[in-house]
Amino acid sequence: MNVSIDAKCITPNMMTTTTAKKPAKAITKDSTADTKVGTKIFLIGMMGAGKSFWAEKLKKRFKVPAYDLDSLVEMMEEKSIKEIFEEDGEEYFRKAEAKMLRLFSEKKQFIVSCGGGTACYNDNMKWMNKHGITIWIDEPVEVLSERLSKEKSHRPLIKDLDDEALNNFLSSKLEERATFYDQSAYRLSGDKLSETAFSKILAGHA
Ligand SMILES: Nc1ncnc2c1ncn2[C@@H]1O[C@H](COP(=O)(O)OP(=O)(O)OP(=O)(O)O)[C@@H](O)[C@H]1O
Ligand SMILES: O=C(O)C1=C[C@@H](O)[C@@H](O)[C@H](O)C1
Ligand SMILES: [Mg+2]
Repeated sequence: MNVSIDAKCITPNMMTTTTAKKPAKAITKDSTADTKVGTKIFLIGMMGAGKSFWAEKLKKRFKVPAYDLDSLVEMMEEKSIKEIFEEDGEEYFRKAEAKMLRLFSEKKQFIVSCGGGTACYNDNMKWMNKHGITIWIDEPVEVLSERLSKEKSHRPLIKDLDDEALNNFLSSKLEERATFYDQSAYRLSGDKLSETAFSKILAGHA
C-alpha cells in the first residue's frame, strides 16, 4: 500500500529521557490556547515517554494536525509494528520509518509523535532538525517502567521482558540513546513537562 501523509485515508485523528543534563532551551514568549501556530513539531524520546499522548493533547489545543509515525508505518506496511519486527526485522522497520518521516518535508503544519527509536537511526535527528522543531520528552526510567509494564505486548523490543529486565533495558537504552535525543532543540522534563511549556515553545515559533 502506498501511503501519502496527504492522502484522505490518513487523517489528523489517526494518532495513534532522563536524566541527561541538558537544560531546556530558553523559552521566551508567552502564549494562550488561541496562539496561531505555524510550525512543524517532532516529538522524540523513549518509548512510553508520552510522545503520542502529548501529540494528541497538543493537536486539540492548537488545532494543528497530529500524526503518529508508528501508526503511519503500520498503515504503509499493512502490518502491526510487532509483525514488521517479527516478519521483516528491525532494520526493515527502521528504513520504513525513515522513509515515512521524510514525507513530512511536504507538509506545512504538523505535530509528529515519533517512535522511540526514530531519533537514533538513519540520520533522522539531523533531518528533523533541518525540517522542523524537535522536542525531547524526557521522563525518568521509573516512570517509563511503570507505564510500559502494562503496555508491553505491542512493543516488540520489550514484549518478553519481566519488570526487572524491563527496567534494565530502559536504563541502558536511554544511556545509549541520550546522545541522539540530546541533539533536540528543546528538552522537557520534570516540572517543565507541561502544556504551558509546550505552548511557549510553539508560540515562540508561530
Ligand atoms: N503525562 C502523562 N500522564 C498520564 N499518562 C501518560 C502521560 N504520558 C503518557 N501517558 C500514558 O503512558 C502510556 C505510554 O504513552 P505513549 O504511548 O504516549 O508513549 P510514546 O512515547 O508514544 O511511546 P512509543 O515510543 O512506544 O510510541 C500511554 O498509556 C499513555 O496514555
Ligand atoms: O524505542 C523503540 O525502538 C521503539 C518504539 C516504538 O515507538 C516503536 O517505534 C517500536 O516499537 C520501536
Ligand atoms: Mg507513540
